[in-house]
Amino acid sequence: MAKKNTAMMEQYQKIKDQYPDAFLFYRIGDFYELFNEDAVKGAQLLELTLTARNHKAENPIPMCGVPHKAAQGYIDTLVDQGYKVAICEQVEDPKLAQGMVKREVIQLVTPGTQTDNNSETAKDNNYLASVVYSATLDQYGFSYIELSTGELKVTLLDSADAVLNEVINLSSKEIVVDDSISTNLIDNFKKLGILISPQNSVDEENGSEIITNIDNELLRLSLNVLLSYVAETQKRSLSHIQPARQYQPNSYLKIDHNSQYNLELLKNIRTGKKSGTLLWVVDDTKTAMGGRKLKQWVERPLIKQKEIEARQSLVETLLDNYYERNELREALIKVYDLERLAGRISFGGGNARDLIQLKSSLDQIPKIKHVLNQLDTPEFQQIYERLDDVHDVYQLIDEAIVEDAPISVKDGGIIKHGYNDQLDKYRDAMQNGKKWLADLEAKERQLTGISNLKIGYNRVFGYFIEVTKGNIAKLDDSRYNRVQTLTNAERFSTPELKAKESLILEAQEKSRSLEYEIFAKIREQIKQQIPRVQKLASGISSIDVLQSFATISEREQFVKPKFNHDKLLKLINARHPVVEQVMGSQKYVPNDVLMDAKTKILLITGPNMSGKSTYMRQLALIVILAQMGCFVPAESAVMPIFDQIFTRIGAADDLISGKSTFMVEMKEANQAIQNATENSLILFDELGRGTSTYDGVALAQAIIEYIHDKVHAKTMFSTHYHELTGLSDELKQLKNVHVGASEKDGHLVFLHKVLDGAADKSYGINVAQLAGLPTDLLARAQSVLDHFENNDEETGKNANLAITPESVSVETEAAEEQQLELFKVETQPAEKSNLSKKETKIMNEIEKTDLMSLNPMEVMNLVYQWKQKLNEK
Ligand SMILES: Nc1ncnc2c1ncn2[C@@H]1O[C@H](COP(=O)(O)OP(=O)(O)OP(=O)(O)O)[C@@H](O)[C@H]1O
Repeated sequence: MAKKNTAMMEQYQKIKDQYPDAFLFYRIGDFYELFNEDAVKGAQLLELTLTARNHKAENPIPMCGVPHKAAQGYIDTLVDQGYKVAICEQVEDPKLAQGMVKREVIQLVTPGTQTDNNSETAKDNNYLASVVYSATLDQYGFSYIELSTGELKVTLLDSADAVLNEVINLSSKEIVVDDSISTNLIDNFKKLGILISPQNSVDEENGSEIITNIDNELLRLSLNVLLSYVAETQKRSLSHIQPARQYQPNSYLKIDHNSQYNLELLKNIRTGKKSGTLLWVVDDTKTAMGGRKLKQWVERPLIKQKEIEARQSLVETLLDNYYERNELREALIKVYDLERLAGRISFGGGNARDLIQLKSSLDQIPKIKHVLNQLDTPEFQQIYERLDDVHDVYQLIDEAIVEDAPISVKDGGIIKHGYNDQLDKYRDAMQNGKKWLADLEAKERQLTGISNLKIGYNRVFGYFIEVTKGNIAKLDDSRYNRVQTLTNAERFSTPELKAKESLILEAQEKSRSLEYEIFAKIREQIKQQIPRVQKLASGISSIDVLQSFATISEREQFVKPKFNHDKLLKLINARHPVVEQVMGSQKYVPNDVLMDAKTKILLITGPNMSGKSTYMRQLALIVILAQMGCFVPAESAVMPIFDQIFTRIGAADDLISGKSTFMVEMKEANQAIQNATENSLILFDELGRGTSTYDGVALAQAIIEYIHDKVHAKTMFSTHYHELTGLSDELKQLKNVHVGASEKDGHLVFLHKVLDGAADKSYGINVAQLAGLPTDLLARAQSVLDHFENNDEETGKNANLAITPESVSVETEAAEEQQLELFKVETQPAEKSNLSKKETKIMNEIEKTDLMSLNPMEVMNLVYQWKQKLNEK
């Protein structure tokens, strides 16, 4: 026994040495076993019991195992946590093996190559990326593959930052690199939690036929590295991989990863989930592949007007044709994940149920085509004509495969009666044999007079006649050969039964293997047609996304935006699609965005919490929606097409470097002003607040001037620095707007309405009051504020920011009065001041009046009333 163990452990070690960075799942009988360090760590991660092999020996070998039937869940758990799993199978029949059973790793499952996804992740893509660098060209060749769908893309990138952006945008969990990649870039990947898989040997044969259309050497190298890794890890047919397609990151609206993160396009910052994101708002797709395509469209909005308008026009037709759209949606619900089915069938792992799913999906295509044909526009006619329903594959499956096929492909019960003559003959033989057995049972009962005599079957003894112990005496011994003795019964065979048995078993065996043969042939035939299925899948997923846009646009009352080349941005009553959803459309206050060709910068002031960031984010989301081809949440929308969006919104730290907020702010500001063009959109939310007031104001002003004079991008800049509002005198392309708020009975009321001009004050202390800070603390803040403001008036703006307790104490009493009035704690009599009661009252009224919300006539009336009051005796 010990010897066998040693031989086995030797074999184990040999294999393990080839996969040092993976958990080796080593197949023994019905289990996958893990040994040594794999076992110790695996037991912990998978919550398995750690045992030991040879536990009596001096150095027992740690071991744990999982049943092979339940292995998938365990493999997924490890891979989801960023580990690799090498699956090592017995590759010969143990019964026939001489010596150790031969074992080989048949697949290396890694985070980027995992394809058995459960339904929760069906709408996610899993991209395995690869990058190589050419020092001569100072360029990167970057490619990625989605193994379950066969999508393969490649591009050239100019900087390490651009590579990081792509990897983050794709949410890749794993990247294949060769030794041209610097440790710096590798470290950055690691910080993002991405698994690095080095691949330094390249076999150009791998997938050479799918990269024939790519002639750039760096691109080919990147693809070769990627495909060599895929070939080495997957060790199975990859015939479904689609020919590589070169893409240009700059043929899309560029949204860098921080902006994508901050704008919550795909993931909610707080929860990391889809809920509360732009994707969440526009996703009413009915198929998993539609869901994945939608995600790609959100990540990559278009920049060519023609392409955007082509999508818009399809959405409009679908929106206008309610019944057809509904029919389409009903058909789409019944379409399974064609892309992943195609992947499974190509991998050679597809079973009969996959084929049935493929068939019932294909069954929907004529219905979908019928609807498209009814949508009588040239665009839909074109789609209708181009959509190949792959009917031959449908027919083949329909003729051959039974509807309720089992999961196993080797146990028969898959092929329909009438499909293959030979198979039908075997099946008849089996059927006859079974009838013969039933007859035999009846005959034997009669002959022996034993009414509970029965004929049974087991794997070891084959068919047998079973008689309970009490009835044994009734048997004529000479006819029966005893084969097995049980506690209560004896089992016998007869030469006649043996002869029939071999006929039945032979027919059964032949039937099974013939069924498998036929099935494999059909699968192979379908495999040849996979590119057509993939093309169909792509068409269907686009239709699904477009119907989702139409459905959402109708439900949420979105309108079709119009594009112009005159840099005119005019959104009337626009809404933030996510905030509106969350708070309910009745409560949301719509706002206009008005920037003509000459307005480059909107300087937004207003109290905290009034809605400045919401207003800015709203614009970014509307731009993205519009350029995806979707309609937008507004009453009307006229807009230019933007080439890039830059944002500095929210307090999110840098995903990679963990730099301080201010550093990140400045880096992002720099990114924007260096790379933005006059066609870009820049959103800066309170830029400069991360440093001292003077520095902050100075930098903010300089950045605004720089954008105004040199960059010319459309820019929204929100700020609490009221000093900046004076810039509109100098900078002709800058316009002040503010988010309105007013005080009512000493309380702050947010209007959430964006109005022309600068805000009159900050209301910071009022917001603090709303947040529930203690009253005496608020009183103190008010007195400090008053001191600042008085100082400003006496000695010029912000002259003395250094405050000492002494310097404020002089003012405290008078200031307290003012604040107490503000917060409605009326304990101090107003007579203490030099003003009369009447005058104080009028003063308070003046203070509370929100000039911005009144028209000139109303102001006149008020002044008239005050004068009247003053003159009253
Ligand atoms: N147009 C709107 N209609 C209704 N509610 C809104 C609107 N805009 C914003 N809000 C509400 O006001 C809250 C604060 O908005 P937001 O964060 O945009 O304010 P802010 O002015 O940027 O604040 P701060 O200056 O403190 O960053 C939002 O969470 C939302 O609930």
